[in-house]
Amino acid sequence: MNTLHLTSSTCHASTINLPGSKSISNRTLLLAALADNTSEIYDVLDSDDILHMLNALKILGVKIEQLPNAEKESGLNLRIYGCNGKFPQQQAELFLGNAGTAFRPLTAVLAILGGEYYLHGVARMHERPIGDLVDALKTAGAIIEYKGKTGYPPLQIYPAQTPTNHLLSIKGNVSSQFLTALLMALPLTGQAYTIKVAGELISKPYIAITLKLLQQFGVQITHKNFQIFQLPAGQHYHAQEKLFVEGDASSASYFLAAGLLSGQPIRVNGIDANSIQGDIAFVHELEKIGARVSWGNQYIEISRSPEQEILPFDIDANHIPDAAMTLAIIALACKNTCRIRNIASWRVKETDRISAMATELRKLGAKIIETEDSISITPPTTLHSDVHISTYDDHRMAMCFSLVSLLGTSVYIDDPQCVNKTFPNYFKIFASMCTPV
Ligand SMILES: O=C(O)C1=C[C@@H](OP(=O)(O)O)[C@@H](O)[C@H](O)C1
Ligand SMILES: C=C(OP(=O)(O)O)C(=O)O
Repeated sequence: MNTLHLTSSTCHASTINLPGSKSISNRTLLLAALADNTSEIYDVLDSDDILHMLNALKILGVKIEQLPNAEKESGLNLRIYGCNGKFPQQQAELFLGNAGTAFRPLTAVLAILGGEYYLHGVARMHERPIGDLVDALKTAGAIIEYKGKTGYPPLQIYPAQTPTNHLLSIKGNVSSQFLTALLMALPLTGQAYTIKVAGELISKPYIAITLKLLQQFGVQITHKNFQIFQLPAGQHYHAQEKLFVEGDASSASYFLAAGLLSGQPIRVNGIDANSIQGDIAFVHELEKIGARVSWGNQYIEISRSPEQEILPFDIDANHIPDAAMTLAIIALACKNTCRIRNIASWRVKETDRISAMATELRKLGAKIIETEDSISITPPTTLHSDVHISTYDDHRMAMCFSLVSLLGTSVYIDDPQCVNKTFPNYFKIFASMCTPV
């Protein structure tokens, strides 16, 4: 296995150009593919999760052209010829890796549109639940068979029956991507729907992203307190002449954390206070625990004054499940126990992230208390050095633990290329802001 040695380092003042948002890229590509005309999308993230969506759309018969790109390091610029709500290819096998933002929305769209489709992914994708979404789609007339374990991919989709039920219920406590998938698929029927969320809805800011992008493509959906959603009849997706994808706020978290940990000003270009991504709230959490924040037009900069300690925290991170992993590493720089709560969804993502985080933090000497939906981290007086960190094929484990090298110790990151899921250039960019000490 490949291993990356990160020597003990500090940061110098740096400016980082963020890659495009994964959540916005995959939603936008699917909506543009379903729209009534041609759209041009700029600064699309160039990573595995997006390539899975792009390959799937191409297999489904959508014409996609790559436009020239002025800067070598930036994302993809694409022209997408919308298929006006009906994919040309009515039979296909789609491999979607471990991309939740491709698997869940494509399941709903294909089940609603009709055709025969086999959807599968990597082994871990076949352990990530999808039963709540399938159940909701079945009440809307979809015909879906589990080809492995009940409630999990792979899935075989058959042409749907004419829906009779226009009131759907979806559970919200496992993944918000199920509701996102319904919200993206149901407008394709042209009919009115009411969707009720059963129980708690987690990761709400991702639903806000979905609603904003639907609106941008011409579909209006109203909601009451993220519990009841109303889709009026007779809507369809309108192409967007030119749309720019924001920088990824979750990917920004590693650099912003580096600014807090090192004290040096680290600026991320590509997002600002107007971002539609919920992970922007991570910046507010950093501010509460000692970061100096400067918000600009298309950038955020974080530093810390030398006399300011990093303060221990106890936060409900349900609204920022991805960026919250970065907080688990920041906890190692605090003098007291820190707790991250209401994060049960960590257990069904790229790996069981609560368990993986606990195991790897313990290797560094931290005392950990793990519950079903929280993690408490008590840092050691001195971190163990030269520890080999396992990354569980989880891009965020690799990116998070790179920050340990800014805490006065060197660290080995196993299988660093797992960052390809969302950020293939991560380690190159991380190295560019570090100076060994
Ligand atoms: O809709 C999205 O773009 C996402 C929703 C979140 O998942 P959950 O809703 O499963 O928490 C998040 O963790 C994931 O990285 C992206
Ligand atoms: C949970 C994640 O991915 P996915 O979109 O596959 O759910 C993530 O990127 O942290």
